[in-house]
Amino acid sequence: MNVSLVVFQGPSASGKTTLQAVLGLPRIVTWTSRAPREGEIDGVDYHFAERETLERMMREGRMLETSEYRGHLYGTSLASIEETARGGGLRSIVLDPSGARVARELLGERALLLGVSASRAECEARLLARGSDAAQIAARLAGYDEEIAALEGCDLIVRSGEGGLERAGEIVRALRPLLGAGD
Ligand SMILES: Nc1nc2c(ncn2[C@@H]2O[C@H](COP(=O)(O)OP(=O)(O)O)[C@@H](O)[C@H]2O)c(=O)[nH]1
Ligand SMILES: Nc1ncnc2c1ncn2[C@@H]1O[C@H](COP(=O)(O)OP(=O)(O)O)[C@@H](O)[C@H]1O
Repeated sequence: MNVSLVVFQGPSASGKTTLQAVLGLPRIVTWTSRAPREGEIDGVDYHFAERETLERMMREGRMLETSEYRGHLYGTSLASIEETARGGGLRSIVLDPSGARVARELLGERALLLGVSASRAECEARLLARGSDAAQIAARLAGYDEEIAALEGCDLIVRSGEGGLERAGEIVRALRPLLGAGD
């Protein structure tokens, strides 16, 4: 397989970010207009910015793609992609289904679309543990069915169910030698 980008996709709190860390590739840091959660670091988890900043970047042609998700703007900048170019080419990113489609269009089979799935109840419990309030949980889970249906477009779906994090991690780690050098 000659893969240059692994795209993690799945419902909120399914475990995308956790499994991305397990895979351990250089991560493309994307932009968001949402506020940082406790423990999230600007420039590491996301580039956090005002919506106006992101809209200006779009107008100036500095965004590869953008997406509206639950009232906030998210996007991948051309600079974010260049930042990780030093990593030998092979890298990973977390995107919603629309972003994943762009990756597929641009890279074809060099994008490996990796879906992460968990039950609604599991996602809900994790959102609760993450400190989300009832309104935030409802907003995040409103798209659950659609996000599960969108996993259909992935190359591979890994289930990250309760107590199954180690197993899901093993499966993701096992992919590493199959990915090729990328370019
Ligand atoms: N299209 C696109 N989606 C993104 C980007 N960055 C993050 N996302 C997606 O935005 C959604 C919301 O992310 P986030 O606020 O971190 O919430 P979480 O999924 O609940 O952890 C997720 O589906 C991410 O995959 C981006 O640059 N482009
Ligand atoms: N299989 C799992 N079992 C239990 N907890 C998990 C599992 N996968 C992820 N988590 C926890 O759930 C929360 C959400 O995971 P995260 O990777 O941030 O999800 P996402 O990036 O999809 O929103 C985190 O606190 C993480 O530690």
